[in-house]
Amino acid sequence: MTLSESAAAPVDEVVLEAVGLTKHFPVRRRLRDLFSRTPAVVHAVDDVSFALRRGRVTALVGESGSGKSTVARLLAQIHPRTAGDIRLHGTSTRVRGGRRFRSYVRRVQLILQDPFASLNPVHTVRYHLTRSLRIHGNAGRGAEDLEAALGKLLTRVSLTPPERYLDAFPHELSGGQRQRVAIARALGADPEVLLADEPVSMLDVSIRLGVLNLLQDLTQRLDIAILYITHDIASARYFADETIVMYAGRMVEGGDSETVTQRPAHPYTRLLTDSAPDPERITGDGAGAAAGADRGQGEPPSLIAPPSGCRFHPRCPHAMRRCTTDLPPRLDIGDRPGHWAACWLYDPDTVAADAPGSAAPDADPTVPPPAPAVARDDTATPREAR
Ligand SMILES: Nc1ncnc2c1ncn2[C@@H]1O[C@H](COP(=O)(O)OP(=O)(O)OP(=O)(O)O)[C@@H](O)[C@H]1O
Repeated sequence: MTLSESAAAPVDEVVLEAVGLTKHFPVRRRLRDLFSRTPAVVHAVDDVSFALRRGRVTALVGESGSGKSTVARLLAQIHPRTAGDIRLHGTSTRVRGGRRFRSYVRRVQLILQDPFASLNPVHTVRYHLTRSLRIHGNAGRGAEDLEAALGKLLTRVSLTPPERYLDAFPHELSGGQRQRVAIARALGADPEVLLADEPVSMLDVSIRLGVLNLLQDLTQRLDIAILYITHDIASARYFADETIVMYAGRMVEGGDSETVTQRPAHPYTRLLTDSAPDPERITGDGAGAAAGADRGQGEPPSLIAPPSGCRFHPRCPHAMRRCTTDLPPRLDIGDRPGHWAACWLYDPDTVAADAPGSAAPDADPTVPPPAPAVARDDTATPREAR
């Protein structure tokens, strides 16, 4: 059993990378579609790229249906990808079961939202953890090694003394304790990456913080890279080093968590932050005039026929003609290193050619556009971030 508190590997080293990751799910055809040349697909994830680093938490934030769980399942190699690449320590990986899949899973573990569903109710904590340790070759040589490894796992997730929990069944534990067992089971593989898909959303608000603190502690002590998937952008600020925002299958904004959550640049991120009030937030648009009305409303689009151009344009109060036709690239915002948004508002030429809001669904000339980030730092010029 290793669970090593690694000292040798450099912090910030990229462990796992998504490169142009794309997933289209086929849609069952209806009779009238049979003669169509292009089969219908759900554009669940399109061109998603980011890196998970040792000892760091990256949050993937977005509304329900934005593609977050699909990204996690692609990275866990549960779904085959349609296009793009997954690189583990720089090496392209595609595994479909068998020994190579087991070896991948040993390094990249997925934690699901519902710990009750992921733990078999007829088996004890001891069974679940022993199985994980054995499958991943971390159970040691004999009964004593195994007992020590079990104790270490439970201590690692603060379920102490271990003997109190080892022979308990899942229904005898609270939701938070069950999620800790699920995390301990993932740690039984001694992984380098944890993909945590909404790990606290099914838990009582009062115990969420404890589980998030535990995950944060693991990144620091074990140098694990964590992908934290959530629809709660406020928790990303607290918990993640970096935050990436997804809308309708595409990444729309990214940067360090403090900046993305406190100075959101993309109108969609602003919509998200408005629905998760945070008294400390600096709005970045002067007096915060027309907050709410100026953020965009409506429903996410169909992913079978997603909107052309920027997928957010049908909801965006600042949409310009170009937003309806051209996909915006990642543009540097210029307020903090690494802060970008895929939004034409940050391209001075586009804004000069067409007034923000001119192609908005219910264009309201009284609603001011968001202050472009360049106004916060005159020395910076937006430029393509990739
Ligand atoms: N196996 C599948 N077959 C067809 N479509 C799918 C499949 N899995 C996901 N989708 C679709 O892909 C899109 C993205 O779903 P996904 O679950 O990744 O979003 P999400 O952001 O994780 O949402 P939630 O927070 O509700 O889980 C949705 O439109 C969903 O209906």
